[in-house]
Amino acid sequence: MKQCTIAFIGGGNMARSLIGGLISNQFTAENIHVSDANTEALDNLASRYNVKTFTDNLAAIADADVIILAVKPQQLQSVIRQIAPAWQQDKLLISIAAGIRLNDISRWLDFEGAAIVRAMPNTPSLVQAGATALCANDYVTSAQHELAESMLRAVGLALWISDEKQMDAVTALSGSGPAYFFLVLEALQTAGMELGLPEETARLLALETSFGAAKMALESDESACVLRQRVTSPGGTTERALDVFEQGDLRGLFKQALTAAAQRADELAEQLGQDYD
Ligand SMILES: NC(=O)C1=CN([C@@H]2O[C@H](COP(=O)(O)OP(=O)(O)OC[C@H]3O[C@@H](n4cnc5c(N)ncnc54)[C@H](OP(=O)(O)O)[C@@H]3O)[C@@H](O)[C@H]2O)C=CC1
Ligand SMILES: O=C(O)[C@@H]1CCC=N1
Repeated sequence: MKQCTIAFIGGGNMARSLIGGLISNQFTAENIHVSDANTEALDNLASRYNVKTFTDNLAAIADADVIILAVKPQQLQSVIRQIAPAWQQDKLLISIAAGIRLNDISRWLDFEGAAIVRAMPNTPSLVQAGATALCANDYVTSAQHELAESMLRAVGLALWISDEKQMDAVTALSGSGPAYFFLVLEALQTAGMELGLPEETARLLALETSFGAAKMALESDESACVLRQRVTSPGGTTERALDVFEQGDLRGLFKQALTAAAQRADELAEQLGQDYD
């Protein structure tokens, strides 16, 4: 990846995952600036990753090529308005905030021709197993497209979407998605323990099973449906368990959950910004 200077505004959970993943993938720490209101978060990042830290957002972005906005959606407008007077044509702005749309970001930045990308990464970026979707406004050059993609590809899968409206679905699926799998892990471990397994045994079996299933699905030409059927012997144990999931409408629950997450992203955009033009 071309070494540019990246400034993160907001050094919380998601920024930490991206920074950790970039540094593990040979990105130079001194080319990473992080600015945050919380000095404890900054000290942790500096001692762990040796990145340059700032409490002044304008100082953090001064000589940065790419600025990644990693503050909560509710803080996005004030941060953008704060950095707007220092904006320069050759900088690339990447927002990872849930919901908030390119048009609103552009309006708040108020800089003719500003190159802006919306990205929705997820926390497994920390271990280079992230999944990110990106969309760009019309001012993003092909070099900036490549730069944004290569940065996010350094921490996992990076996919472009052409219709920004799909970003809320992406947020519901892969942005929030790691939490769903962590919930499943917790539930598997607890159920295993309730069936008599020691805690550590249940934890390890749940973890390796999840990892194995994902790795197998990734490496296989077969669909998840076919792979599931291969585990399910007629009249066997899996069939009984899957019947319980189907009776409890697990698929319907996932649909409701993702719909609720996507609606929340849309709500955030409505509350904090404006509608699509
Ligand atoms: N967490 C995740 O899995 C994902 C999150 N996102 C998006 O990433 C963004 C950040 O989320 P997350 O990392 O979880 O949130 P965090 O709250 O963990 O991180 C945000 C950080 O920004 C700091 N901050 C607040 N105001 C300012 C400011 N004016 N200038 C600089 N820093 C400031 C906060 O400090 P303080 O705590 O003191 O307010 C906090 O440390 C959100 O918009 C979210 O939608 C996207 C994909 C996945
Ligand atoms: O929960 C949230 O709002 C953020 C966005 C996607 C994951 N975390």
